[in-house]
Amino acid sequence: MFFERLGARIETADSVLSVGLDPDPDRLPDHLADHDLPRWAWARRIIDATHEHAACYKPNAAFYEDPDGWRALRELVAYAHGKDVPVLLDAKRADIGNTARQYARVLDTVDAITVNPYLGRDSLDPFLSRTDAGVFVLCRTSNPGGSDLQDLELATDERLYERVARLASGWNEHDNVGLVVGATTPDELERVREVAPDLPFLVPGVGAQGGDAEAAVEYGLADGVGLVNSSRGITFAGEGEDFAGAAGEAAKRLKRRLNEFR
Ligand SMILES: O=c1ccn([C@@H]2O[C@H](COP(=O)(O)O)[C@@H](O)[C@H]2O)c(=O)[nH]1
Repeated sequence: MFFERLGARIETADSVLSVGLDPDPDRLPDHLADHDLPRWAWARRIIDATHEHAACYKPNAAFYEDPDGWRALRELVAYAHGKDVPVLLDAKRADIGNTARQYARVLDTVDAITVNPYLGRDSLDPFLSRTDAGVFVLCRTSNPGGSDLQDLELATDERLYERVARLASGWNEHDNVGLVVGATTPDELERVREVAPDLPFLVPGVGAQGGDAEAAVEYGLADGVGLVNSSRGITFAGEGEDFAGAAGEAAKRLKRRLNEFR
């Protein structure tokens, strides 16, 4: 069960920090350019520097969807697993049956995934039926336009994101469902916790997006289990040769800050 393994990792690392591994090509240190797989060289050094503070690593699929990228992803997953840290692929997937089944095969490689509820329950079945994997359903996202659709009021007097939280709670037959709720809108974060008291959240938006770290911890955890993510704020905390050292320090700082609220 993913959430049992995550709970054990949170205890071992004394951390709810998810370290986002988003190797933006415009920001990778120049000296890695000669490497056969620069993204893997980068991720390996970031993992070396941050693993003792990480409850989880969260690569975003956007940065790996090309042949070298998938090679880099496989390497980094194996390396993270070697350090006993699970990997959550932020892929925001979902589709009609046969396509969703194919997408879900990535769960043979990673431990958990983010999915998009917009196509409805059947589009998520191939993910939800993976009892060993974590499935984080987008609920109230951290971006400025998150309100455009997700805050719409339904005829039932609830917001769309509240309906998603309610539905996702009903999809949790295998105790493998979580919700993605941004730290940039603490009121909505609190509201989602009221609607879905038992689901662990992945809370992105702390760090570069300026989200609320205290609210992320207060509302993000269910029975102590949940993840607060920072990507650029950790991995690009420094530049040049010592980028990894700076990332390690940033991860340690954020872990300690989050622990003040646990
Ligand atoms: O609502 C959401 C859902 C996903 N994300 C992802 O998290 C990281 C955030 O990166 P930062 O550098 O810490 O801002 C990134 O991969 C997003 O795609 C999110 O930000 N908000």
